[in-house]
Amino acid sequence: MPIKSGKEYIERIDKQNINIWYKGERIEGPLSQHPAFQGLIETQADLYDMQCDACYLDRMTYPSPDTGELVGLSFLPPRNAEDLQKRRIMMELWANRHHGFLGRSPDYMNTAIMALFTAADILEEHNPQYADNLRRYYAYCREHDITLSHAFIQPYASKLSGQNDDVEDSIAAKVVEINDNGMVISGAFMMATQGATCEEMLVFPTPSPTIFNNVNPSAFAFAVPNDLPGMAFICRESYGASSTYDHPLSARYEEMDTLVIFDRVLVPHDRIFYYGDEAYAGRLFGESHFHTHMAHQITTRYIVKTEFLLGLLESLADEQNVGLEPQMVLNVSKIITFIETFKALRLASEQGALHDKFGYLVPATSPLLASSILFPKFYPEMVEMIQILGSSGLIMIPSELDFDSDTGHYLDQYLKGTTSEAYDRIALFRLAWELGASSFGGRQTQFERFFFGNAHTVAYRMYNSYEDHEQLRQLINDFIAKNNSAS
Ligand SMILES: Cc1cc2nc3c(=O)[nH]c(=O)nc-3n(C[C@H](O)[C@H](O)[C@H](O)COP(=O)(O)OP(=O)(O)OC[C@H]3O[C@@H](n4cnc5c(N)ncnc54)[C@H](O)[C@@H]3O)c2cc1C
Repeated sequence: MPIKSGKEYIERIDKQNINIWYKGERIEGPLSQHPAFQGLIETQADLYDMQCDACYLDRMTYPSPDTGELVGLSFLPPRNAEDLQKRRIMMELWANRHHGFLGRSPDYMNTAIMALFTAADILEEHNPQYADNLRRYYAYCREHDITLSHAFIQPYASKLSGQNDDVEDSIAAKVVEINDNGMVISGAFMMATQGATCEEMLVFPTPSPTIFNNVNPSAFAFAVPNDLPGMAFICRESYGASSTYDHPLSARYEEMDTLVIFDRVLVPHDRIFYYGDEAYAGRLFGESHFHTHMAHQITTRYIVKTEFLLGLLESLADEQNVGLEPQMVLNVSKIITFIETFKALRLASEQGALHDKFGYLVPATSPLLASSILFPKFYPEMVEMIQILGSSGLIMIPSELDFDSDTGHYLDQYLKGTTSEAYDRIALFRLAWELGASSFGGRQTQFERFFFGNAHTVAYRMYNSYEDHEQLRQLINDFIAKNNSAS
């Protein structure tokens, strides 16, 4: 079966000969056994197992158009309203399983490659081989259930150099050589979330405006396996942990972020999606409605995560015995309003869906971009509600080992709640701490703020895609003209 099981996922990750560095040392041995990755890999494996589970198959898979075998529904390019609805149900299943904490559950990148595939035709005029490469690569990912990450953003020094230095001196990611076997890439990418726990990486940087002649060497997109010679992954410090009592979130959802180095990496010709003409960077994103398809998945995750936060806030309020205090009712109502807003935006996007020029059904863009503007503002607000309600309880949270120790009876006695046992109460507060006051929680907040671009980029995306600017200006002109003619 082309969909893969959790076991197959782990086997493939462990088999990679990945050049990955953690705290100054190269990681040797299976990644699934390493404490920084173990919890996440088990969580991802569980997601793949869910996709294979007989009771989910009809909602998470569809027959491959090539072989008739079952492939992941997240690869399905929507042609009609039914497809769009199926996609939403599938995305809800994934998100409910991880409660919205995984930015890179498999449906995220599967949606990304699906979206790009829908616009492969535009590459025909650039180079028919590239169009073919993109179509084949999409089919390859679908038929093998490939786990993908992506690297789009470059470090500050690379961006600066791309703007200021000439081609030869620039350290921005660029093609340094083209030969019979492919193109040779050098450069760095600031962030590939789950870079190491995926099989392949989609690389699609914003081309730098370096001075160039006919061919811009910084304009390219490609996908490669993670273990090509010349690739290196440098990890940040891990927030991972093994005890799900002590670290209920990071023991499961710690998605390692990696700095990815390409040091003269040979990208085979059949993995190049475009090269040289920076116009295709914008066109591929724009004409594939990349951000819209992605935001359909993201908004679904937002809803699920916001529901989790609401449940947590209300459980904390019960523990603090303040559930019906006016401030709590205000906060809870506000989060309900967030949930209803995201649901309404998603519904509006589905009901306003239109066919693109290639015949695919694309959700309406503005409601989904609105959600991607709102959530980065709402999320820290919700986290702050949890921090304030949790107060000192977010800090004094003994560990599982403390409960097992000779001092455990003190904890049982003094840390109990009105009706709850201390062990259960602390479990709840540990969850609130992970979200509100831990390194893991801080990273989650930063992720929600930035992963879809900085606030300015996201605002321009909305501004540029909105179609009624002129019409509304005209409305004002007409209104004023009417006033003037009346006076
Ligand atoms: C946890 C996490 C995971 C991520 N995972 C991935 C990943 O897997 N793959 C990937 O490709 N990327 C990933 N990213 C990168 C993410 O896409 C970028 O952080 C985002 O696009 C912003 O880019 P930047 O970090 O370079 O910041 P910049 O764009 O350089 O912005 C820095 C600051 O300057 C401000 N700023 C920028 N322009 C202006 C302006 N014109 N006027 C005023 N202020 C401005 C921004 O708002 C921001 O506050 C991740 C980021 C985070 C935080």
